[in-house]
Amino acid sequence: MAINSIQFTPLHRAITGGHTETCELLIRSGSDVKAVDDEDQSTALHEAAAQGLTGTCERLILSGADVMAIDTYQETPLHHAADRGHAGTCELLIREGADVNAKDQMGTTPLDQAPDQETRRHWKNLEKQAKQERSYHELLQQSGGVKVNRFKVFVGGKETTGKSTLKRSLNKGLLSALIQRLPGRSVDKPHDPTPGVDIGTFHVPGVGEVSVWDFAGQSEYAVTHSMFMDAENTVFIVLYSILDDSETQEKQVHWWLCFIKSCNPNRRPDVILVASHADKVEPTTAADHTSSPHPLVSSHCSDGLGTQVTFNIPQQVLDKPGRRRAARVVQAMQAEFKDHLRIADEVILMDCRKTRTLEMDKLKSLLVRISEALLHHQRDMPRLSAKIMKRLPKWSESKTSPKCPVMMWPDYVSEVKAFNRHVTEDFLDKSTRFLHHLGEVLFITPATSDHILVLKPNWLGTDVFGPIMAPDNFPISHRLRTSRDFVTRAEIQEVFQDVADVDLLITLLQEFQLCHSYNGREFIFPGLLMQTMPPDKWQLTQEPKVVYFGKQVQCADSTDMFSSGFFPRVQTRLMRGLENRPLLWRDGAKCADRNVEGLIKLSPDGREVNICVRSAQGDKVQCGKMLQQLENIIADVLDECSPGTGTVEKVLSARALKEHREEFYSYGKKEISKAASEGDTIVHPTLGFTEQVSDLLCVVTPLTRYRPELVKALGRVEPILDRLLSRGILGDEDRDCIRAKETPQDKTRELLDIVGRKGERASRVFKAILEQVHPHAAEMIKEGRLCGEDEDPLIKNRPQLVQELKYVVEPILTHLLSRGILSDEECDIIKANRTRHDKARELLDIVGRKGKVARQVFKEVLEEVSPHLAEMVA
Ligand SMILES: Nc1nc2c(ncn2[C@@H]2O[C@H](COP(=O)(O)OP(=O)(O)OP(=O)(O)O)[C@@H](O)[C@H]2O)c(=O)[nH]1
Repeated sequence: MAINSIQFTPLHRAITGGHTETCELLIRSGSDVKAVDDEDQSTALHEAAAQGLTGTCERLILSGADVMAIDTYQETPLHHAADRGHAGTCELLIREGADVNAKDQMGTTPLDQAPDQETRRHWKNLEKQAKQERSYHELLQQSGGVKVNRFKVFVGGKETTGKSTLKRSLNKGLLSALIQRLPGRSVDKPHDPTPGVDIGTFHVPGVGEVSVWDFAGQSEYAVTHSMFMDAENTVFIVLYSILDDSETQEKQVHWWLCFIKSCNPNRRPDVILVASHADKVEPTTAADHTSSPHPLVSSHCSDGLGTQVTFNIPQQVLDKPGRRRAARVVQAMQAEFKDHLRIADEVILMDCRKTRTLEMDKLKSLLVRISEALLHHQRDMPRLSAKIMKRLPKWSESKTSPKCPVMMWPDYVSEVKAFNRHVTEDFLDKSTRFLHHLGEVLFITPATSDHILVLKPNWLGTDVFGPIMAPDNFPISHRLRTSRDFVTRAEIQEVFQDVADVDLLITLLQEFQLCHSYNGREFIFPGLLMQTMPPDKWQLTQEPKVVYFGKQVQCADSTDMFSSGFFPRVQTRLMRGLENRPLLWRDGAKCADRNVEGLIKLSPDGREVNICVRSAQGDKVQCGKMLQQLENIIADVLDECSPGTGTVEKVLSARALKEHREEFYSYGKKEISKAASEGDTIVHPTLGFTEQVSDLLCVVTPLTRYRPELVKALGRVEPILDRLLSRGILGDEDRDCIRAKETPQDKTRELLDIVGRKGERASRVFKAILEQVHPHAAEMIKEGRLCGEDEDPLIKNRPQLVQELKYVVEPILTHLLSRGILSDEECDIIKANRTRHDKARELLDIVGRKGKVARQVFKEVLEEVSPHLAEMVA
């Protein structure tokens, strides 16, 4: 491979020069696509990703380029594309297997470089999908696949709508139907609420073998539903009672449809709407009753075993009262969810207690039709997964304790090895994950202990989550259910006395993020909290320097919702992730860290989360960090339990926050960028007041941090303006706005504001231009040198120090931590910076502020780690 004088391969040069045709030629003529340049070991794919050449990246990958190649800084091609904001290239690389969590030398991941939370969520979703696909194909390739007909029916709907009754009736055959028809036979059953999710696989006459999942209607249990609701080869039946008024019916059905959508991001599930209690509708009062004479008509149906049964069905049944209302529900929901769910046209209105009715037949034939279509497209199951699935019932009977169908990884491995001696743990891991994906088992992989396999998801849903969430069962029911109400280990033991291993249960509850413990003895279950946040918990402050910032995450449209497990999980994450213990309420959380307070509040309709931070000392940098941390937690939890929920990010009005208004007021991103391009002010559409855009955005960049110094140093802005125009960063309007300002200082302020608002790329180009036209000012924002501080070696030598320190921040932190100069928290703050340079800068800032002793120890540490740097800080 020819390496030219400046150490790049011809392929690198063709890409850097944007010569895609030459590039194609080189690839075709056999250039080594994996060759690295001598300068920083980057591959051609790194270069193409950095330039955003998606087509070239694709070509290189097809020719064998490694998407996970790392350069000297351990950056992958995805780091390069993400850093420069090339969205299309990032998506391609992720689909091709790039790791969004790969850490470069300084711990920065591509995900850290995503421009906003929506992109972060999108990338994570893409990666998850791509991983599943790759793993599936790997399994098929290695062990082959088999056809396994697995068809599931999930039944959802509000409490007492008849879900369990329908499940029972589906299960019954001809004999039950005949018994039901005997005079004096009651079909009524007392209501026995389903705790959690009740799963059973049985033969449905007329349909075949079906696994039916009955989801409890009570809201307490819905907290855990999202864990089970993402499913392949599944049809969802949503029940509602025809006795309810239209508004209630539509509201309830709508809730369940949003829930189904939120859990199934990459498919358009089949849904059947069923109205129950048809027998209770009053014919005379129903507006839609058809009053024609009703001759008897014959109907035939099969009992699933081939027997034809004939029923005489009065015409009036076909024109049943309530049918028109039921039809309206179907139509309204079809119209609203047309892009997300396949809602069947059939209007089904039935008495769920009856086994053999025309409506039941209609439902069954619909199930058959949908199942045939699903099974037709069903993918083969990897052979090992199929073999394991076949053995699950036997194992849960003979290999686990009767009340706890759970296997630990080593036992599971040895059972599998008993029939497949050569299986590797990695292969078994993937095969098991596939079964987890199908909902056949629950595969839990705790960070600090063995993997756990729940052989019967039913058990977890009904026997564990049910009693935990049931208000009457659980011992804390007599308490106030505030965030101070915890449950002790002994109390959990009491509820689950039959289950031998309570520690295992607690591990499972923690793994599913249902609870958190600070001491291992007392457990807080956010899903059990009853009290809403009192207004006095977030009070006005009279501090003159106080600053407020906030974000809002809203459901994107009426088909979106945050699934019921979302907020309790956010709260569990807050308890786990924050340094100081947060205060929790059913609809809110409050936290504090250093000189910043944070608040997360769910709106009363549960469709938006507001996140705000404030600092009485005006510490914007810490506000920014806390805001980011809280936003990340929310985005991560959304990914886990509401991956199909579309969201919109908004910015909260800082002035409304400062005034402590009862409601939250926000601005859309578009409004903000429009206002920003037209000047720095924005008028709130409902409140009517004006505020500065720069007061709303908690973005701390060198341009804002060193604004006064830059305004002093820059002088004439014209040469910079020209270059920014020619690079497309500024438009004519921006230029006119800047020129319209009277003084050179105001012109500079305007310029800095406009560039700052235009995002990272604009700031980068601005810095590059500054290096050409005003090297002194460029140095200032690059390395943070401030006027009048030239005597301090940490400032005087800051540019070189940052350049060199950036490679050794980690070992220096370890030394400074062990010698008590830095705390864990300070190390985390330094590590939380996005780029290597920023980490080095933060380190210098913190050490610089700590005084003589800290500087002396810093110098000693440098002598060990990098002696020539030590001279620079002397
Ligand atoms: N008359 C009549 N009663 C019904 C019908 N469907 C259900 N029921 C009765 O309504 C009550 C509640 O039914 P369930 O099937 O337990 O309700 P569910 O939807 O499973 O309720 P949860 O488990 O609490 O979510 C029972 O007493 C049933 O016998 C129906 O279509 N007609």
